[in-house]
Amino acid sequence: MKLTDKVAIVTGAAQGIGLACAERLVREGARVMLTDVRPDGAAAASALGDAARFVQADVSMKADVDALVAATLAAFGRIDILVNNAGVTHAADFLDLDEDDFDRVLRINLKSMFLCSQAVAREMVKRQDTQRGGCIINMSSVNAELAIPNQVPYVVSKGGVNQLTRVASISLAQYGIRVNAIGPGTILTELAKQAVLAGPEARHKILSRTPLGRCGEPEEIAGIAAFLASDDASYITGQTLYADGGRMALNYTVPVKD
Ligand SMILES: NC(=O)C1=CN([C@@H]2O[C@H](COP(=O)(O)OP(=O)(O)OC[C@H]3O[C@@H](n4cnc5c(N)ncnc54)[C@H](OP(=O)(O)O)[C@@H]3O)[C@@H](O)[C@H]2O)C=CC1
Ligand SMILES: C[C@H](O)[C@@H]1OC(=O)[C@H](O)[C@@H]1O
Repeated sequence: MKLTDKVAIVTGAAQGIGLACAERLVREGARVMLTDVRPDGAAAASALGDAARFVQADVSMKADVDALVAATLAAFGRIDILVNNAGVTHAADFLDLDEDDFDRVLRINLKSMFLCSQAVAREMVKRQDTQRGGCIINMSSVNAELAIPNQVPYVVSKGGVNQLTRVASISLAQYGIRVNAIGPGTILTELAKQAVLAGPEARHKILSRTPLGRCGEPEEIAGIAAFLASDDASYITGQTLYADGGRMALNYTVPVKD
């Protein structure tokens, strides 16, 4: 129970990695505000009991972010942890990609993390008690460094997430706010199933570049978020921690056990 008395916001928490993060933070003793553009996050929050609440929000819109922060302070009185997890992808060839689709993915995957980080950090800085400070965790990806031809805005957004993590960590260190990112490989969620696990060939292609020979589970990413949010990570800031089955360390293919 390393997060007793802490309060967290987790975005994109109705399913997938975000829901796993919310569940794990509650298990570690935190109270958690789950938020998602989908209303069905409310059921996820009620399943977690009194330690969890839900607010529907589009975190790419400042007004929604301001309302989310206000609702969290009203419900729990403080914010110690922010997990910027909400994200989408859009598949299109470079020459066919529509400007609006490019803008939408960047708005959701990158601008939302700036908006949420700024709004939450402002509240963290206001607190003058000994508990001052906090922790921001951004959900990046191996695709911050590994480009996929038909995932242009997704890849660009994740490269930006790594730099946002670095610049925010430098800007906020003086207030005791740590900012880190997690870079998952392919994790078994709806987003990955739609984007890269659509068929046996796609799965084979991913696994041929994954030394551990399997995709990851949302709970494996949630464990890293719980670590980065805890005092066990008190001297870590500005880092992107890849959890990818060895993919970023690999520069050749590996035999796939079918
Ligand atoms: N799964 C994977 O293999 C990997 C995922 N990641 C990253 O992890 C994060 C979570 O991914 P994953 O759990 O797989 O995705 P999911 O699609 O399973 O969950 C993401 C959630 O965020 C919601 N969401 C989308 N846009 C917004 C918004 N504007 N405001 C609030 N919520 C929103 C989604 O709603 P809706 O479904 O309606 O869009 C969805 O409920 C993303 O940032 C992704 O880029 C990184 C590496 C690998
Ligand atoms: C959309 C991607 O392909 C998906 O999300 C990631 O970041 C991983 O690379 C998954 O494969």
